[in-house]
This record gives sequence, C-alpha cells and structure tokens, in this order.
Amino acid sequence: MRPRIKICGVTSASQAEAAAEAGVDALGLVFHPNSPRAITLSQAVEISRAIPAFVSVVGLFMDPEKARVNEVLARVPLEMLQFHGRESAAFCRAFGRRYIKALGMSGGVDPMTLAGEYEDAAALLLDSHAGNRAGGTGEVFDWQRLPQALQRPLVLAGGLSPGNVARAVEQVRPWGVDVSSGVESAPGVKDPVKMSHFINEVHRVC
Ligand SMILES: O=C(O)c1ccccc1NCC(=O)[C@H](O)[C@H](O)COP(=O)(O)O
Repeated sequence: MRPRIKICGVTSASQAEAAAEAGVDALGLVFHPNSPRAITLSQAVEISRAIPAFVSVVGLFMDPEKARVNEVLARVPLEMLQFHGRESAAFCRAFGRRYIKALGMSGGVDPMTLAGEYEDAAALLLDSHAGNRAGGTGEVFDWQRLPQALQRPLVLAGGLSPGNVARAVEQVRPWGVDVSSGVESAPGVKDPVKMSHFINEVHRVC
C-alpha cells in the first residue's frame, strides 16, 4: 500500500497549488509562532482556498492556548490538528477534530510509553526532535529505533528528502510520510521541483 504523503509548512497559495498538482495527500499549515513556516490567519485562509478537494488541510500547533486553536478553527477550515508539544490527550481531543500527535525520538522518554496515552489519535508522527527542536529540523533519526508495536498508524518524519524517502518507505513501511525542509529551497519556501521529486520517489517504490 502506498504511504500517504504530507507536506508541512506551506506558506503561500502557489506552494499549496504546486503540491496538490504534484499529488500530495495532505498539507500542513504551521501556527506555531516560532517557526520560520508560521503563517497568519489571513494567509491561512488564502492558502486553504487554494487547496482542492481530497487534499486534507492540517493545522500544526505547539503547546497552544485553547483559545488560539479555537480562533484558528473559527476562520480556517482545518480537517485535522497536529500537536508538537507536551499537549495531553485530553487537550488534543478537545476541539472536535481528529488529531495527529507528534512524538520525539531524541531525549530520554520512550516513545512507546507516550504513545499509549494517545489511543484515539488518527496517527502518531515520529520525528527526530533533534537539538530539542520539535519539528522542521531536517534531521534524520535512526529508523531502527522505531517501536515495533505501535498501536496507531505511524507517520514517519524527520529529515526526509527526495534522496532518502524511497529507502525510508522500503525500510519502515509507514502509514504516511511527512516532510518539510527536505522539499524547500529556503526555510518556509517549498520548491515545486523538490515536492514533485519527493512524491514521485514514494510512488516509485509502492
Ligand atoms: O516546521 C516547523 O518549523 C516546525 C516547528 C515547530 C514544530 C513543528 C514543526 N514542523 C512539524 C512538521 O510536521 C515537519 O514536517 C516535521 O517536523 C519534519 O520536518 P523536516 O525534518 O524538516 O522534514
């Protein structure tokens, strides 16, 4: 089965259109203010209008206030939420949307211990979280360390690129793959050629 492909951190309508044209399954809009990919509410509205049917729109947050998530949801038609901080499962499910929980593979915490907490997550996104940064690092972690018995669908993230995604898919067989910096020409600027190459590489091995 072909893994679903999510490209995270599009910052313009034209990037979203190019990703959809290339065959992406989901696009991530970053609402974490400290990210180089952070967008405003009006940018998010404009980008979401450019995203055609059957491409999911995912809103990415990191330890947000509840009010902030509700403010975004009131303006932007997000199908799913993605949480990158220390949000509890109760917090993640409080918005009437399906959610993806990101878990870091660096640091002392066993991801399996954390994973058990998020039994209603639509997926668990396992990311490198290198250097204590909770995403968009461009750093690969050791895929051998992935837990074997994950109870939820696995989305593989962290340093994926057109050059390594085929190997990642063959080795890990994840439900989905998520990429940000590996398909950029600069932080926050998605490159249409790299996005297309990334997606073609996934298709090539499935
Ligand atoms: O993208 C960011 O800048 C970011 C900042 C803070 C938390 C999460 C962030 N991104 C999350 C993503 O879903 C990325 O796609 C994922 O971490 C993979 O990033 P990369 O290693 O650059 O492909």
